[in-house]
Amino acid sequence: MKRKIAMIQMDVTYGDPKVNFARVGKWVMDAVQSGAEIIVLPELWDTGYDLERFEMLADKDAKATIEFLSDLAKQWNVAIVGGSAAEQTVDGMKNTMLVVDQDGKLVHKYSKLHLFQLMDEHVYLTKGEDHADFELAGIPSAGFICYDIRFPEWMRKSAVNGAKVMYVTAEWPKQRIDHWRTLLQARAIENQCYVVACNRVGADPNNEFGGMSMVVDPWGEIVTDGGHDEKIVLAEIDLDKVDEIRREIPIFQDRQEDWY
Ligand SMILES: NC(=O)CCC(=O)C(=O)O
Repeated sequence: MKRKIAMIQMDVTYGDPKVNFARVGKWVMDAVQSGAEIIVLPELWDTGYDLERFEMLADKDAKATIEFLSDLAKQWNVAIVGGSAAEQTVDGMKNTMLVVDQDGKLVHKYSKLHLFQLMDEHVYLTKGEDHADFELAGIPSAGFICYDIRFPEWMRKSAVNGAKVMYVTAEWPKQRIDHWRTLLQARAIENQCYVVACNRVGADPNNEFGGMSMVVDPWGEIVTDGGHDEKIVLAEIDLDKVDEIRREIPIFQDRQEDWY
């Protein structure tokens, strides 16, 4: 089974959801016209890291954002891993991934579990309490948000649950882009799955972001990378490759669960 994926490696206008919604609408149309069946957006594509103004900017229960993504998915008959958006909940502000299928149905909602202190998330945000797993376009999948990739035990859990594709959405700064590449390759190799990772470009008042959105195959090879410019990054994934590699080196059979 093969699928064509587009990662929208976009710049995000700081603290201006209206502008960002309009731009995402246009990017999705362009990605569909390039043949994409699944589209992936970056982290906090609606507001950026404007955390001080989150209470004013964040969407209540992500309702308007879900409706927007769902309408786009239906209009273009495309599945969307909607990066993450600023969500206002009864428990506080959250950084929330939203996934809709090609019929516009919300199939997954996941609020970031590991809050990144270096960018003050622990001051302004509440961590999520969701699992990471879902099925999209017929593929067992899982979704993670940026700093999550530094927690191999969290991603391993999804691999053990059967995920064959791991989506990562990010606002990862340029200064640590080597960590980004290495961690993504490691997560793909150790879990023998595709890693589809979308990072933003551009800058906000505190950081410059590094792009390098990429698809890594289950052997750890980078299938495509987006460099540092704003663009749609296209790739094809082949799920048979996951099964082949899991047969060749059967790590999921060889795990010694009694020991860890
Ligand atoms: N937005 C994030 O979670 C950034 C994570 C990051 O930069 C890191 O080094 O980890």
